[in-house]
Amino acid sequence: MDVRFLGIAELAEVPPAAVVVDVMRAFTVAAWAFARGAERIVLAESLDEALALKARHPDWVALKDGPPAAGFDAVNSPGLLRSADLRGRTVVQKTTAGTVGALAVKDAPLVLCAGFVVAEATARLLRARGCGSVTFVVTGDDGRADEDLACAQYIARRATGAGADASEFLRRAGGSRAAAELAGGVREGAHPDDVALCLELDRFPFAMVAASEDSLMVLRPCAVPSPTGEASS
Ligand SMILES: O=C(O)[C@H](CS(=O)(=O)O)OP(=O)(O)O
Ligand SMILES: [Mg+2]
Repeated sequence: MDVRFLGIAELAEVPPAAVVVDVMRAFTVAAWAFARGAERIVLAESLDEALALKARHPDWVALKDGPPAAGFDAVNSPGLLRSADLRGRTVVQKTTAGTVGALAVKDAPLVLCAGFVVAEATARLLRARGCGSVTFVVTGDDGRADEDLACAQYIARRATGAGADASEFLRRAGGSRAAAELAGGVREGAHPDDVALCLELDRFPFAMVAASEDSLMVLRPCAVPSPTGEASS
């Protein structure tokens, strides 16, 4: 498997397969939304688009990063979302890095969104699909965010069958600037447990696949065959 790690601005061509990584916090939040029953997540291009979708579909749950804002129902925090009842709901998510990264590769034939909470399922899906070439989109800090790069490198190691001790990758993510900002209260719309929740390795058994549906980029959970051939969720 040929792997590359690129920031959003470095994406010059449509990759055959992309894994968009945002550990803190967009795709940890997305995974929690599915765990709490959300049916799908629409990745919005802008705050205005998120609000327009919400206006058109009042039953949808509009979620953004940063502080709570008028018109939005939730913020980009796993700690705050983990007690929400989202059964059957459509979530509309707009964040600074994660959703932007996913939309930047929307024309790719396969787009997975990932963080540590779905790392193994993501690696297994890449293996199951026989992906020969995978671009990891490191969404934070122009491709330099260490929590995202560490997670991307870990998934790549798992996907290629290389042995990987997760502890060093998790240690790097825990020492990242994003983790310090979240722990220090610099990032708004946060819960004290957010960093710990973002570092829960393989908390969920599903991968997350984004694809175009009716001109929207829609993220859905995807059960992944286990090594014995059984679906894991
Ligand atoms: O919510 C987050 O942690 C960030 C926003 S910021 O870096 O705090 O402004 O968004 P994400 O897209 O999840 O990295
Ligand atoms: Mg991030």
